[in-house]
Amino acid sequence: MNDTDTIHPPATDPASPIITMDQVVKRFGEATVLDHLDFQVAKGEKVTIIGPSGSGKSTVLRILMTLETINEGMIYVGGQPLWHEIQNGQPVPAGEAHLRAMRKQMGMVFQQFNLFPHMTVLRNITESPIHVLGLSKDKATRRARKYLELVGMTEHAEKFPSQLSGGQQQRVAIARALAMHPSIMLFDEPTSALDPELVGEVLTVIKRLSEEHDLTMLLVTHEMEFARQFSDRVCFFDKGVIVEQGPPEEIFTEPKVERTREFLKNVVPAQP
Ligand SMILES: Nc1ncnc2c1ncn2[C@@H]1O[C@H](COP(=O)(O)OP(=O)(O)OP(=O)(O)O)[C@@H](O)[C@H]1O
Repeated sequence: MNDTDTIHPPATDPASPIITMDQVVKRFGEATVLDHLDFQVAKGEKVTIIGPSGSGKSTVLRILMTLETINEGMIYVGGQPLWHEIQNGQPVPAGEAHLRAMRKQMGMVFQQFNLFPHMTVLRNITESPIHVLGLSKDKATRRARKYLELVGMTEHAEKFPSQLSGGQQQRVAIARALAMHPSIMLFDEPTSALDPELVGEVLTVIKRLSEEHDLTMLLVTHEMEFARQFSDRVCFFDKGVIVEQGPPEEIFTEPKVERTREFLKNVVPAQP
């Protein structure tokens, strides 16, 4: 059933999912990119999304970040409808103020870092905490330095993005997202634009975050070995639905569905 007419917000007890996608449909023109997708993520869970090119992986993250709209279905983040507001008990399309408030719960790291080129590293990180969260310059700077330390970039605070390697820029982008204190971090192929020798430093930071912080993390990646180490759950997407999901040891060693096996055969090197 498509649930746009009635609404059943999930209970807000801690055990309920922090993200619920309920029968979500996303179309670009004639193409159906998400096809009645059901997807839930528990608070604190580390979930990796894998799948062939064009299967809708990035679209899921972009919809959660409110960068793309949905055509049908309901999404709840932290128990609140993401794309809808409730009026007279009915869901209606959300206004900009609601979307802005919901967006604050999430931080996103993109393939192409997306740092502001004309700002120093420090200003890249303090900008939103000052202008969106209303922090004082001092407080935002202290917060920025804390996250720069976490990503190992303290000594680069006064540099501009063009003076940094891709791996360093991506670590700054992670610090920038964290400085907004999101409860959910979305990583969209964070290493795929990097030279191979720079991938490790970014994955190390993401791994450390996953181990030391109580964040809910969603990662789209083609780095299967990393997915194996990082994830509580791996979801294999194909043609806009989850074909198979489970703990990494299950998905990578004994996938049950033929399409998952075919995909993994082509992307995971055979074990010696
Ligand atoms: N803004 C857009 N306008 C039109 N089509 C789009 C748009 N964004 C994505 N698509 C199409 O939607 C489909 C899913 O895209 P998406 O980026 O989610 O795939 P993906 O699984 O992340 O792929 P990849 O691994 O190649 O990044 C693709 O066919 C893509 O061409």
